[in-house]
Amino acid sequence: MSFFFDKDTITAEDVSQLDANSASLGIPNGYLMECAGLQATNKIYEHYKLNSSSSVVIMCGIGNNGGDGLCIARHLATRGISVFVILLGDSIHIRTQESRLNWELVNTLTLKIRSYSIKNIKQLKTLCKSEFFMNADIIIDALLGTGVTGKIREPISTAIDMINQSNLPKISIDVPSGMNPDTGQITEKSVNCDFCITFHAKKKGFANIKTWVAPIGIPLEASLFIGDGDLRSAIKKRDKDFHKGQYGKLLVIGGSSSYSGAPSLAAMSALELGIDLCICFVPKGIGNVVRSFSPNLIVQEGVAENFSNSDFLQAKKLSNWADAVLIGPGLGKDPKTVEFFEKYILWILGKKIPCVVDADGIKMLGKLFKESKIARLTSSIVITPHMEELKSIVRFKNLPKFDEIEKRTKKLISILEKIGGVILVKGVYDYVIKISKKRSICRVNRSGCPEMAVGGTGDVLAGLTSAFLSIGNSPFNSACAAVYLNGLLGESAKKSYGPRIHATDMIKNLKSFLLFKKF
Ligand SMILES: NC(=O)C1=CN([C@@H]2O[C@H](COP(=O)(O)OP(=O)(O)OC[C@H]3O[C@@H](n4cnc5c(N)ncnc54)[C@H](OP(=O)(O)O)[C@@H]3O)[C@@H](O)[C@H]2O)[C@H](O)CC1
Ligand SMILES: [K+]
Repeated sequence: MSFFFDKDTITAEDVSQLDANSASLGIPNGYLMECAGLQATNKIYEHYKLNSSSSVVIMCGIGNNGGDGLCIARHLATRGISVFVILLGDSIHIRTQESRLNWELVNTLTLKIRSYSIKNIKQLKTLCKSEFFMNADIIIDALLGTGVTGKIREPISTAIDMINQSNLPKISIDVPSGMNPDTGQITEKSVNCDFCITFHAKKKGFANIKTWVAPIGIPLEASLFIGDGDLRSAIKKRDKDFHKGQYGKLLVIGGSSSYSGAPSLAAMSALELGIDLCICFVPKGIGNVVRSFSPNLIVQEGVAENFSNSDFLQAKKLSNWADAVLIGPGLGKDPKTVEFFEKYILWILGKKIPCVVDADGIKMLGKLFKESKIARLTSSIVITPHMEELKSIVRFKNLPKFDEIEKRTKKLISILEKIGGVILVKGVYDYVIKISKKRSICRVNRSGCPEMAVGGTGDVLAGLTSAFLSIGNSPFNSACAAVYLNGLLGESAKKSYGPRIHATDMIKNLKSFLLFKKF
Protein backbone atom coordinates (compact mmCIF):
# COMPACT_ATOMS: atom_id res chain seq x y z
CA MET A 1 0.00 0.00 0.00
CA SER A 2 1.33 3.46 -0.77
CA PHE A 3 0.53 6.52 1.30
CA PHE A 4 1.65 10.13 0.96
CA PHE A 5 4.14 9.64 3.81
CA ASP A 6 5.68 6.19 3.32
CA LYS A 7 8.89 5.29 1.55
CA ASP A 8 9.66 2.38 -0.77
CA THR A 9 13.11 1.89 0.72
CA ILE A 10 14.46 3.04 4.06
CA THR A 11 17.83 3.99 5.54
CA ALA A 12 19.34 3.12 8.93
CA GLU A 13 18.41 6.65 10.02
CA ASP A 14 14.78 6.03 9.01
CA VAL A 15 14.78 2.83 11.08
CA SER A 16 15.89 4.59 14.24
CA GLN A 17 13.39 7.41 13.61
CA LEU A 18 10.56 4.92 13.18
CA ASP A 19 11.61 3.07 16.34
CA ALA A 20 11.60 6.29 18.36
CA ASN A 21 8.32 7.48 16.82
CA SER A 22 6.74 4.11 17.66
CA ALA A 23 8.01 4.51 21.22
CA SER A 24 6.48 8.05 21.33
CA LEU A 25 3.18 6.41 20.37
CA GLY A 26 3.57 3.99 23.29
CA ILE A 27 4.86 0.92 21.44
CA PRO A 28 7.92 -0.40 23.28
CA ASN A 29 10.91 -1.48 21.16
CA GLY A 30 10.64 -4.93 22.72
CA TYR A 31 7.27 -5.42 20.99
CA LEU A 32 8.87 -4.71 17.63
CA MET A 33 11.67 -7.15 18.38
CA GLU A 34 9.14 -9.81 19.36
CA CYS A 35 7.26 -9.32 16.07
CA ALA A 36 10.55 -9.37 14.14
CA GLY A 37 11.59 -12.62 15.83
CA LEU A 38 8.27 -14.35 15.26
CA GLN A 39 7.94 -13.22 11.63
CA ALA A 40 11.47 -14.40 10.82
CA THR A 41 10.86 -17.72 12.59
CA ASN A 42 7.66 -18.36 10.61
CA LYS A 43 9.37 -17.65 7.31
CA ILE A 44 12.44 -19.80 8.09
CA TYR A 45 10.30 -22.63 9.45
CA GLU A 46 8.13 -22.77 6.35
CA HIS A 47 10.84 -22.11 3.79
CA TYR A 48 13.20 -24.84 5.07
CA LYS A 49 10.36 -27.19 6.11
CA LEU A 50 11.87 -27.55 9.59
CA ASN A 51 10.54 -30.05 12.10
CA SER A 52 11.33 -31.27 15.59
CA SER A 53 14.38 -33.17 14.38
CA SER A 54 15.90 -30.05 12.76
CA SER A 55 18.75 -28.10 14.28
CA VAL A 56 19.71 -24.47 13.74
CA VAL A 57 22.78 -22.36 14.55
CA ILE A 58 22.22 -18.67 15.32
CA MET A 59 25.16 -16.26 15.50
CA CYS A 60 24.18 -13.16 17.48
CA GLY A 61 25.83 -9.77 17.96
CA ILE A 62 25.40 -7.67 21.10
CA GLY A 63 23.09 -5.09 19.48
CA ASN A 64 19.41 -5.40 18.61
CA ASN A 65 20.15 -7.44 15.49
CA GLY A 66 21.56 -10.02 17.89
CA GLY A 67 18.44 -9.51 20.05
CA ASP A 68 16.31 -10.51 17.04
CA GLY A 69 18.45 -13.65 16.71
CA LEU A 70 17.90 -14.52 20.38
CA CYS A 71 14.18 -14.01 19.95
CA ILE A 72 14.20 -16.33 16.90
CA ALA A 73 15.99 -18.93 19.06
CA ARG A 74 13.06 -18.89 21.52
CA HIS A 75 10.44 -19.22 18.81
CA LEU A 76 12.25 -22.05 17.02
CA ALA A 77 12.69 -23.88 20.33
CA THR A 78 8.96 -23.51 20.99
CA ARG A 79 8.43 -25.64 17.88
CA GLY A 80 10.74 -28.34 19.17
CA ILE A 81 13.74 -27.37 17.04
CA SER A 82 17.21 -27.68 18.59
CA VAL A 83 19.00 -24.35 18.63
CA PHE A 84 22.66 -23.54 19.14
CA VAL A 85 23.14 -19.85 20.01
CA ILE A 86 26.57 -18.24 19.76
CA LEU A 87 26.74 -14.75 21.26
CA LEU A 88 29.69 -12.83 19.85
CA GLY A 89 30.99 -11.08 22.93
CA ASP A 90 30.47 -11.02 26.65
CA SER A 91 26.82 -10.98 27.70
CA ILE A 92 27.46 -8.07 30.10
CA HIS A 93 28.07 -5.92 27.02
CA ILE A 94 24.65 -6.60 25.48
CA ARG A 95 23.50 -3.14 24.47
CA THR A 96 19.77 -2.93 25.12
CA GLN A 97 17.19 -4.01 27.66
CA GLU A 98 15.14 -5.96 25.10
CA SER A 99 18.17 -7.91 23.86
CA ARG A 100 19.25 -8.62 27.44
CA LEU A 101 15.79 -9.96 28.26
CA ASN A 102 15.99 -12.33 25.28
CA TRP A 103 19.45 -13.48 26.36
CA GLU A 104 18.11 -14.26 29.86
CA LEU A 105 15.15 -16.16 28.38
CA VAL A 106 17.39 -18.14 26.05
CA ASN A 107 19.39 -19.17 29.10
CA THR A 108 16.25 -20.16 30.99
CA LEU A 109 14.72 -22.20 28.16
CA THR A 110 17.43 -24.84 28.14
CA LEU A 111 15.37 -27.79 26.96
CA LYS A 112 16.03 -27.08 23.30
CA ILE A 113 18.52 -24.20 23.38
CA ARG A 114 22.25 -24.34 24.03
CA SER A 115 23.90 -20.95 24.33
CA TYR A 116 27.53 -19.81 24.38
CA SER A 117 28.91 -16.37 24.93
CA ILE A 118 32.33 -16.37 23.33
CA LYS A 119 35.31 -14.73 24.99
CA ASN A 120 37.89 -15.06 22.21
CA ILE A 121 38.33 -16.07 18.58
CA LYS A 122 39.92 -19.40 19.51
CA GLN A 123 36.78 -20.37 21.42
CA LEU A 124 34.65 -19.34 18.43
CA LYS A 125 36.69 -21.46 16.02
CA THR A 126 36.40 -24.46 18.35
CA LEU A 127 32.62 -24.06 18.54
CA CYS A 128 32.43 -23.90 14.76
CA LYS A 129 34.11 -27.30 14.56
CA SER A 130 31.66 -28.86 17.04
CA GLU A 131 29.34 -31.66 15.99
CA PHE A 132 26.25 -29.54 16.49
CA PHE A 133 27.57 -26.79 14.19
CA MET A 134 28.66 -29.25 11.48
CA ASN A 135 25.38 -31.17 11.53
CA ALA A 136 22.98 -28.21 11.70
CA ASP A 137 20.37 -27.71 8.95
CA ILE A 138 20.76 -23.94 8.60
CA ILE A 139 22.73 -21.03 10.01
CA ILE A 140 21.20 -17.67 10.90
CA ASP A 141 23.21 -14.48 10.78
CA ALA A 142 22.07 -12.01 13.46
CA LEU A 143 25.46 -10.37 13.94
CA LEU A 144 25.01 -6.86 12.59
CA GLY A 145 22.03 -4.99 11.22
CA THR A 146 21.34 -1.33 10.62
CA GLY A 147 23.71 -0.33 13.46
CA VAL A 148 26.89 -1.28 11.59
CA THR A 149 29.59 1.39 11.56
CA GLY A 150 33.13 1.45 10.17
CA LYS A 151 35.49 -1.47 9.60
CA ILE A 152 34.37 -4.90 10.76
CA ARG A 153 35.89 -5.56 14.17
CA GLU A 154 36.65 -8.82 15.93
CA PRO A 155 35.11 -11.14 16.95
CA ILE A 156 32.39 -10.30 14.37
CA SER A 157 34.93 -10.43 11.55
CA THR A 158 35.90 -14.06 12.25
CA ALA A 159 32.24 -14.96 12.81
CA ILE A 160 31.42 -13.67 9.30
CA ASP A 161 34.26 -15.82 7.92
CA MET A 162 32.96 -18.86 9.79
CA ILE A 163 29.43 -18.40 8.41
CA ASN A 164 30.74 -17.90 4.87
CA GLN A 165 33.02 -20.95 5.11
CA SER A 166 30.19 -23.25 6.21
CA ASN A 167 28.20 -25.20 3.64
CA LEU A 168 24.90 -24.63 5.45
CA PRO A 169 22.08 -22.54 3.99
CA LYS A 170 22.53 -19.00 5.33
CA ILE A 171 19.80 -16.58 6.30
CA SER A 172 20.63 -13.00 7.26
CA ILE A 173 18.41 -11.11 9.64
CA ASP A 174 17.50 -7.59 8.52
CA VAL A 175 20.84 -6.93 6.78
CA PRO A 176 23.60 -9.29 5.55
CA SER A 177 26.11 -8.60 8.36
CA GLY A 178 28.90 -6.31 7.21
CA MET A 179 26.93 -4.64 4.43
CA ASN A 180 26.12 -0.94 4.68
CA PRO A 181 22.30 -0.99 4.46
CA ASP A 182 22.15 2.54 3.03
CA THR A 183 24.59 2.07 0.16
CA GLY A 184 24.96 -1.69 -0.28
CA GLN A 185 28.70 -1.16 0.10
CA ILE A 186 30.82 -3.95 1.55
CA THR A 187 34.03 -2.37 2.76
CA GLU A 188 35.71 -5.58 3.79
CA LYS A 189 33.45 -8.59 4.10
CA SER A 190 29.82 -9.47 4.61
CA VAL A 191 27.72 -12.59 5.05
CA ASN A 192 27.06 -14.22 1.74
CA CYS A 193 23.45 -15.12 2.53
CA ASP A 194 20.98 -17.21 0.56
CA PHE A 195 18.31 -14.72 1.51
CA CYS A 196 17.70 -11.88 3.90
CA ILE A 197 14.63 -11.35 6.04
CA THR A 198 14.45 -7.59 6.40
CA PHE A 199 12.10 -5.63 8.63
CA HIS A 200 9.41 -3.06 7.85
CA ALA A 201 10.76 -2.09 4.39
CA LYS A 202 13.58 -2.93 2.04
CA LYS A 203 16.80 -1.13 2.92
CA LYS A 204 17.99 1.51 0.45
CA GLY A 205 21.27 -0.23 -0.41
CA PHE A 206 19.82 -3.65 -1.23
CA ALA A 207 20.27 -4.40 -4.90
CA ASN A 208 21.00 -8.01 -5.75
CA ILE A 209 20.00 -9.67 -2.51
CA LYS A 210 17.09 -12.06 -2.34
CA THR A 211 14.93 -10.34 0.26
CA TRP A 212 11.74 -10.99 2.13
CA VAL A 213 10.21 -7.95 3.82
CA ALA A 214 8.47 -8.63 7.13
CA PRO A 215 6.11 -6.20 8.83
CA ILE A 216 6.96 -5.93 12.54
CA GLY A 217 4.15 -3.77 13.91
CA ILE A 218 5.58 -0.33 13.20
CA PRO A 219 2.29 1.52 12.82
CA LEU A 220 1.42 3.86 9.94
CA GLU A 221 1.21 6.61 12.55
CA ALA A 222 4.96 6.34 13.19
CA SER A 223 5.59 7.46 9.60
CA LEU A 224 2.70 9.91 9.36
CA PHE A 225 2.95 11.83 12.63
CA ILE A 226 6.14 13.69 13.40
CA GLY A 227 7.66 12.41 16.65
CA ASP A 228 10.71 12.18 18.90
CA GLY A 229 12.60 10.22 16.23
CA ASP A 230 12.40 13.11 13.76
CA LEU A 231 13.56 15.59 16.37
CA ARG A 232 16.38 13.41 17.63
CA SER A 233 17.81 12.92 14.17
CA ALA A 234 17.50 16.65 13.27
CA ILE A 235 19.50 17.68 16.37
CA LYS A 236 22.71 16.55 14.81
CA LYS A 237 25.68 15.74 17.01
CA ARG A 238 28.47 18.30 17.02
CA ASP A 239 31.64 16.55 15.82
CA LYS A 240 34.54 16.63 18.30
CA ASP A 241 36.74 18.61 15.92
CA PHE A 242 34.12 21.21 14.88
CA HIS A 243 35.27 24.80 15.04
CA LYS A 244 33.09 27.90 15.45
CA GLY A 245 30.73 28.16 12.53
CA GLN A 246 30.53 24.50 11.62
CA TYR A 247 27.38 23.95 13.65
CA GLY A 248 25.14 26.45 11.92
CA LYS A 249 25.53 30.02 10.66
CA LEU A 250 22.16 31.68 10.31
CA LEU A 251 21.13 35.01 8.83
CA VAL A 252 17.81 36.51 9.92
CA ILE A 253 16.54 39.32 7.70
CA GLY A 254 13.58 41.01 9.27
CA GLY A 255 12.22 43.90 11.29
CA SER A 256 11.01 47.33 10.28
CA SER A 257 10.33 50.70 11.87
CA SER A 258 7.26 49.14 13.56
CA TYR A 259 8.55 45.68 14.46
CA SER A 260 11.72 44.77 16.31
CA GLY A 261 10.44 41.80 18.37
CA ALA A 262 9.71 39.36 15.53
CA PRO A 263 13.27 38.95 14.15
CA SER A 264 14.61 38.94 17.72
CA LEU A 265 12.34 36.07 18.78
CA ALA A 266 13.34 34.05 15.72
CA ALA A 267 17.06 34.67 16.24
CA MET A 268 16.89 33.93 19.99
CA SER A 269 15.12 30.61 19.32
CA ALA A 270 17.82 29.63 16.84
CA LEU A 271 20.59 30.47 19.32
CA GLU A 272 18.88 28.58 22.14
CA LEU A 273 18.71 25.52 19.90
CA GLY A 274 22.49 25.65 20.00
CA ILE A 275 23.64 26.84 16.59
CA ASP A 276 27.01 28.60 16.44
CA LEU A 277 26.28 32.02 14.98
CA CYS A 278 23.28 34.14 14.13
CA ILE A 279 23.41 37.50 12.40
CA CYS A 280 20.30 39.65 12.50
CA PHE A 281 20.14 42.06 9.58
CA VAL A 282 17.58 44.69 10.53
CA PRO A 283 16.71 48.18 9.29
CA LYS A 284 18.41 51.26 10.70
CA GLY A 285 17.17 52.39 14.09
CA ILE A 286 16.14 49.06 15.61
CA GLY A 287 19.60 47.47 15.83
CA ASN A 288 20.12 48.48 19.45
CA VAL A 289 16.70 47.19 20.44
CA VAL A 290 17.52 43.77 18.95
CA ARG A 291 21.03 43.82 20.50
CA SER A 292 19.54 44.50 23.91
CA PHE A 293 17.78 41.10 23.94
CA SER A 294 21.05 39.17 23.98
CA PRO A 295 24.76 39.83 23.76
CA ASN A 296 25.01 36.52 21.86
CA LEU A 297 23.33 38.04 18.80
CA ILE A 298 25.31 39.74 16.06
CA VAL A 299 23.31 42.63 14.69
CA GLN A 300 23.85 44.62 11.51
CA GLU A 301 21.75 47.58 10.42
CA GLY A 302 20.56 48.53 6.97
CA VAL A 303 20.72 52.01 5.46
CA ALA A 304 17.25 53.33 6.35
CA GLU A 305 14.40 52.68 8.75
CA ASN A 306 12.80 50.20 6.35
CA PHE A 307 14.63 47.85 3.98
CA SER A 308 14.99 49.01 0.38
CA ASN A 309 17.03 48.07 -2.68
CA SER A 310 19.99 49.93 -1.15
CA ASP A 311 20.26 47.01 1.29
CA PHE A 312 20.42 44.36 -1.40
CA LEU A 313 24.22 44.17 -1.69
CA GLN A 314 24.71 43.76 2.06
CA ALA A 315 21.90 41.16 2.22
CA LYS A 316 23.62 39.24 -0.57
CA LYS A 317 27.01 39.39 1.16
CA LEU A 318 25.60 38.15 4.46
CA SER A 319 23.60 35.41 2.72
CA ASN A 320 26.76 34.10 1.07
CA TRP A 321 28.29 33.80 4.56
CA ALA A 322 25.27 31.97 5.99
CA ASP A 323 24.35 28.27 5.86
CA ALA A 324 20.68 29.26 5.89
CA VAL A 325 18.54 32.40 5.79
CA LEU A 326 15.27 33.37 7.39
CA ILE A 327 13.48 36.29 5.79
CA GLY A 328 10.20 37.85 6.74
CA PRO A 329 9.54 38.30 10.47
CA GLY A 330 8.48 41.90 11.09
CA LEU A 331 9.47 43.13 7.60
CA GLY A 332 6.36 45.32 7.33
CA LYS A 333 4.74 46.40 4.10
CA ASP A 334 6.64 49.49 3.03
CA PRO A 335 6.61 49.62 -0.82
CA LYS A 336 10.40 49.97 -0.86
CA THR A 337 10.72 46.86 1.30
CA VAL A 338 8.46 44.99 -1.13
CA GLU A 339 10.84 45.96 -3.95
CA PHE A 340 13.83 44.83 -1.89
CA PHE A 341 12.15 41.52 -1.07
CA GLU A 342 11.38 40.89 -4.73
CA LYS A 343 14.96 41.44 -5.82
CA TYR A 344 16.35 39.40 -2.93
CA ILE A 345 14.02 36.41 -3.24
CA LEU A 346 14.63 36.07 -7.00
CA TRP A 347 18.36 36.09 -6.29
CA ILE A 348 18.17 33.53 -3.48
CA LEU A 349 15.91 31.23 -5.51
CA GLY A 350 18.60 31.19 -8.19
CA LYS A 351 21.37 30.61 -5.66
CA LYS A 352 19.46 27.76 -3.95
CA ILE A 353 20.68 28.89 -0.49
CA PRO A 354 18.43 27.12 2.05
CA CYS A 355 15.87 29.71 3.08
CA VAL A 356 12.75 30.06 5.22
CA VAL A 357 10.15 32.66 4.24
CA ASP A 358 7.73 33.63 6.99
CA ALA A 359 5.15 36.25 7.99
CA ASP A 360 5.26 39.44 5.85
CA GLY A 361 7.62 37.62 3.50
CA ILE A 362 4.82 35.18 2.66
CA LYS A 363 2.44 37.99 1.74
CA MET A 364 5.11 39.51 -0.48
CA LEU A 365 5.66 36.12 -2.11
CA GLY A 366 1.92 36.00 -2.78
CA LYS A 367 2.15 39.32 -4.62
CA LEU A 368 5.03 38.02 -6.74
CA PHE A 369 3.05 34.91 -7.68
CA LYS A 370 0.01 37.03 -8.60
CA GLU A 371 2.13 39.27 -10.80
CA SER A 372 3.72 36.16 -12.37
CA LYS A 373 7.16 37.34 -11.30
CA ILE A 374 7.74 33.94 -9.68
CA ALA A 375 6.49 30.76 -11.32
CA ARG A 376 7.62 28.19 -8.80
CA LEU A 377 9.57 27.80 -5.55
CA THR A 378 12.66 25.63 -5.46
CA SER A 379 12.96 22.74 -3.01
CA SER A 380 15.51 24.81 -1.02
CA ILE A 381 12.73 27.12 0.22
CA VAL A 382 10.45 26.50 3.18
CA ILE A 383 7.40 28.69 3.65
CA THR A 384 5.46 28.63 6.91
CA PRO A 385 1.97 30.04 6.26
CA HIS A 386 -1.13 29.82 8.42
CA MET A 387 -4.36 29.40 6.50
CA GLU A 388 -4.88 33.12 5.78
CA GLU A 389 -1.29 33.60 4.64
CA LEU A 390 -1.63 30.56 2.40
CA LYS A 391 -4.64 32.19 0.74
CA SER A 392 -2.42 35.11 -0.21
CA ILE A 393 -0.34 32.70 -2.32
CA VAL A 394 -2.83 30.23 -3.78
CA ARG A 395 -6.55 30.44 -4.28
CA PHE A 396 -8.77 27.82 -2.65
CA LYS A 397 -12.07 27.69 -0.83
CA ASN A 398 -12.76 25.11 1.81
CA LEU A 399 -10.41 22.46 3.05
CA PRO A 400 -11.43 19.20 4.71
CA LYS A 401 -11.23 19.51 8.53
CA PHE A 402 -7.83 19.43 10.23
CA ASP A 403 -8.24 15.82 11.38
CA GLU A 404 -9.53 14.43 8.07
CA ILE A 405 -5.93 13.70 7.30
CA GLU A 406 -6.10 11.78 4.05
CA LYS A 407 -8.62 14.11 2.40
CA ARG A 408 -6.94 17.28 3.66
CA THR A 409 -3.53 16.10 2.50
CA LYS A 410 -4.76 15.24 -0.98
CA LYS A 411 -6.46 18.62 -1.28
CA LEU A 412 -3.45 20.53 0.03
CA ILE A 413 -1.10 18.72 -2.32
CA SER A 414 -3.36 19.49 -5.29
CA ILE A 415 -3.45 23.17 -4.29
CA LEU A 416 0.26 23.46 -3.61
CA GLU A 417 1.49 21.53 -6.66
CA LYS A 418 1.46 24.79 -8.63
CA ILE A 419 3.91 26.58 -6.35
CA GLY A 420 6.43 23.86 -5.37
CA GLY A 421 8.89 24.03 -2.44
CA VAL A 422 8.33 22.85 1.12
CA ILE A 423 5.21 24.25 2.73
CA LEU A 424 4.48 24.09 6.45
CA VAL A 425 0.78 24.82 6.77
CA LYS A 426 0.12 25.85 10.38
CA GLY A 427 -3.09 24.88 12.13
CA VAL A 428 -4.52 22.69 14.89
CA TYR A 429 -2.65 19.91 13.12
CA ASP A 430 0.27 21.25 11.12
CA TYR A 431 0.82 19.77 7.66
CA VAL A 432 4.36 19.70 6.25
CA ILE A 433 4.31 19.11 2.51
CA LYS A 434 7.11 18.67 0.05
CA ILE A 435 5.99 19.13 -3.50
CA SER A 436 7.83 17.03 -6.01
CA LYS A 437 7.08 16.15 -9.63
CA LYS A 438 7.84 12.49 -8.88
CA ARG A 439 5.86 12.09 -5.67
CA SER A 440 4.81 14.73 -3.15
CA ILE A 441 5.01 13.78 0.52
CA CYS A 442 3.25 14.97 3.66
CA ARG A 443 3.80 14.60 7.41
CA VAL A 444 1.46 15.78 10.14
CA ASN A 445 2.25 17.37 13.51
CA ARG A 446 -0.02 17.04 16.51
CA SER A 447 2.12 18.67 19.21
CA GLY A 448 1.10 22.06 20.60
CA CYS A 449 -1.81 23.61 22.48
CA PRO A 450 -4.48 26.28 21.82
CA GLU A 451 -2.69 28.69 24.19
CA MET A 452 0.02 29.04 21.54
CA ALA A 453 -2.30 31.13 19.38
CA VAL A 454 -0.58 34.33 20.53
CA GLY A 455 1.85 36.72 18.83
CA GLY A 456 5.44 35.53 18.47
CA THR A 457 5.03 31.75 18.47
CA GLY A 458 5.23 31.78 14.66
CA ASP A 459 8.53 33.67 14.89
CA VAL A 460 9.88 30.97 17.24
CA LEU A 461 8.82 28.33 14.71
CA ALA A 462 10.50 30.20 11.84
CA GLY A 463 13.68 30.60 13.92
CA LEU A 464 13.76 26.89 14.77
CA THR A 465 13.10 25.83 11.16
CA SER A 466 15.94 27.99 9.85
CA ALA A 467 18.24 26.84 12.68
CA PHE A 468 17.65 23.19 11.72
CA LEU A 469 18.37 24.14 8.10
CA SER A 470 21.61 25.86 9.13
CA ILE A 471 22.98 22.68 10.74
CA GLY A 472 22.53 20.72 7.53
CA ASN A 473 19.05 19.21 7.66
CA SER A 474 16.96 19.07 4.51
CA PRO A 475 14.23 21.73 4.20
CA PHE A 476 11.52 19.07 4.71
CA ASN A 477 13.17 17.50 7.78
CA SER A 478 13.91 20.96 9.22
CA ALA A 479 10.26 21.96 8.96
CA CYS A 480 9.11 18.65 10.51
CA ALA A 481 11.51 18.78 13.46
CA ALA A 482 10.86 22.48 14.10
CA VAL A 483 7.08 22.30 14.10
CA TYR A 484 7.15 19.30 16.44
CA LEU A 485 9.60 20.97 18.83
CA ASN A 486 7.69 24.27 18.68
CA GLY A 487 4.51 22.46 19.77
CA LEU A 488 6.31 20.63 22.58
CA LEU A 489 7.76 23.94 23.80
CA GLY A 490 4.26 25.42 23.90
CA GLU A 491 3.02 22.46 25.93
CA SER A 492 6.00 22.67 28.25
CA ALA A 493 5.56 26.45 28.74
CA LYS A 494 1.93 25.83 29.63
CA LYS A 495 3.01 23.27 32.23
CA SER A 496 5.57 25.66 33.71
CA TYR A 497 3.64 28.92 33.64
CA GLY A 498 -0.05 28.06 33.26
CA PRO A 499 -2.38 28.91 30.37
CA ARG A 500 -1.07 32.45 29.74
CA ILE A 501 2.04 31.80 27.70
CA HIS A 502 4.26 34.00 25.58
CA ALA A 503 6.74 33.17 22.87
CA THR A 504 9.49 34.21 25.32
CA ASP A 505 8.35 31.48 27.76
CA MET A 506 8.88 28.90 25.03
CA ILE A 507 12.38 30.19 24.32
CA LYS A 508 13.19 30.29 28.05
CA ASN A 509 12.29 26.59 28.34
CA LEU A 510 14.06 25.40 25.20
CA LYS A 511 17.45 24.35 26.58
CA SER A 512 16.19 22.68 29.75
CA PHE A 513 13.47 20.91 27.75
CA LEU A 514 15.96 19.37 25.33
CA LEU A 515 18.18 18.39 28.25
CA PHE A 516 15.24 16.73 29.97
CA LYS A 517 14.41 14.79 26.78
CA LYS A 518 18.11 13.77 26.58
CA PHE A 519 18.40 15.27 23.08
N1 LIG B 1 12.55 -0.85 13.46
C1 LIG B 1 13.18 -1.95 13.17
O1 LIG B 1 13.35 -2.27 12.00
C2 LIG B 1 13.68 -2.76 14.26
C3 LIG B 1 14.83 -3.49 14.08
N2 LIG B 1 15.41 -4.21 15.03
C4 LIG B 1 16.71 -4.80 14.82
O2 LIG B 1 17.66 -3.94 15.36
C5 LIG B 1 18.73 -3.80 14.44
C6 LIG B 1 19.49 -2.56 14.73
O3 LIG B 1 19.97 -2.68 16.04
P1 LIG B 1 21.15 -1.80 16.63
O4 LIG B 1 21.32 -2.22 18.03
O5 LIG B 1 20.89 -0.39 16.36
O6 LIG B 1 22.38 -2.18 15.74
P2 LIG B 1 23.06 -3.58 15.36
O7 LIG B 1 22.57 -4.68 16.16
O8 LIG B 1 22.98 -3.68 13.89
O9 LIG B 1 24.59 -3.27 15.69
C7 LIG B 1 25.01 -2.63 16.88
C8 LIG B 1 26.11 -3.40 17.52
O10 LIG B 1 27.06 -3.81 16.58
C9 LIG B 1 28.36 -3.36 16.91
N3 LIG B 1 29.02 -2.92 15.68
C10 LIG B 1 28.68 -1.91 14.89
N4 LIG B 1 29.49 -1.85 13.84
C11 LIG B 1 30.38 -2.84 13.97
C12 LIG B 1 31.50 -3.28 13.21
N5 LIG B 1 31.84 -2.64 12.09
N6 LIG B 1 32.20 -4.31 13.63
C13 LIG B 1 31.89 -4.97 14.77
N7 LIG B 1 30.85 -4.61 15.56
C14 LIG B 1 30.10 -3.54 15.16
C15 LIG B 1 28.18 -2.25 17.89
O11 LIG B 1 29.26 -2.33 18.74
P3 LIG B 1 29.78 -1.11 19.63
O12 LIG B 1 30.98 -1.64 20.28
O13 LIG B 1 30.05 0.01 18.67
O14 LIG B 1 28.67 -0.80 20.55
C16 LIG B 1 26.83 -2.58 18.54
O15 LIG B 1 27.00 -3.36 19.64
C17 LIG B 1 18.08 -3.90 13.11
O16 LIG B 1 18.98 -4.22 12.09
C18 LIG B 1 17.08 -5.01 13.37
O17 LIG B 1 17.68 -6.26 13.22
C19 LIG B 1 14.75 -4.35 16.36
O18 LIG B 1 14.80 -5.62 16.82
C20 LIG B 1 13.28 -4.00 16.30
C21 LIG B 1 12.97 -2.78 15.55
K1 LIG C 1 22.39 -9.54 10.18
